[in-house]
Amino acid sequence: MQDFLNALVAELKLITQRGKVADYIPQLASVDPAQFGIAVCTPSGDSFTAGDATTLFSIQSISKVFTLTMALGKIGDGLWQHVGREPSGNPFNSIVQLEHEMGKPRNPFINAGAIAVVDAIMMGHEPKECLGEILSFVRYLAKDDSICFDRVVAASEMQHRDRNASLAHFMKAFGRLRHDVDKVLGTYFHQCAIAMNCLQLAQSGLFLASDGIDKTMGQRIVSAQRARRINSLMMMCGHYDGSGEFAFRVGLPGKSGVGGGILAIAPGKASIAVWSPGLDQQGNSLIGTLALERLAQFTGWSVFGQK
Ligand SMILES: NC(=O)CC[C@H](N)C(=O)O
Repeated sequence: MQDFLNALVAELKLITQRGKVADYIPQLASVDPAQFGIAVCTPSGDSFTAGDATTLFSIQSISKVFTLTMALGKIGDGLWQHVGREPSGNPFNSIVQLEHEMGKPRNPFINAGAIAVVDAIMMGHEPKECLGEILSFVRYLAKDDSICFDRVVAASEMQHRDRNASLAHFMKAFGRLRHDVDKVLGTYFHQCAIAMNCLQLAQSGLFLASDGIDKTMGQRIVSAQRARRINSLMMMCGHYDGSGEFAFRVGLPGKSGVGGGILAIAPGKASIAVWSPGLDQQGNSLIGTLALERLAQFTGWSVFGQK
């Protein structure tokens, strides 16, 4: 595995078409697109890294996997009254379906859905308390207390919040949000602004790779059924309107973020994180997807069949 990852990093370095770095806030626009990192962690405790695997980046929408897990823990299947579980086939920040579907977001991974999930886990608490809980959960999963929010990224998202604010107000108009819109958005932007590296991220996904148990900690995080369901949502919805393409090419549950990271789960085999900041047209990491495609070919880990 280590030899494969080293060769992969060398190969990917040569590619000049690296996609377009997210530019809706200056903090993301200034990240160097030449970077690439990968970490592969196995349930038995092995971890392999290559490239810029210990460089911090903004996990953005990958955080939606962690808040979904928390929300299911808090309110169980009641969550599905607030958010659906169908792929949207639309961009991550699209508003169109909300009007026809009574303000109920298609799934927890598009922006509207993640905003509804945050509203569901706030349960009357202030953003600060809710954010403390989110950060503790991520630190626990990653086994790393150094993980923090990038406050500059969060503040900048708040400043440029028009699009997400539209989604939130629209849902509120349908009676879908219980809390103050700016408080929900402030919480959502901070969760997206968690800074992590590939190794920390791959560690955090281990429970999804072994039926809800993080074997390296000897802890059950969620039931086997819940882990399976979270993986299915990642497969169907984790890459927005690029989810079909990701399933076709990689064949693993995955969740992307506009910071260029992707968390992918090979059930029973490994939790994998890749990061390269250049994005494709759907806002998913271009080189990161290619790396996962190569890894899936090399290992035969696609859930749809080997080799
Ligand atoms: N796709 C993403 O990573 C989007 C997250 C970003 N914070 C937003 O709300 O627009």
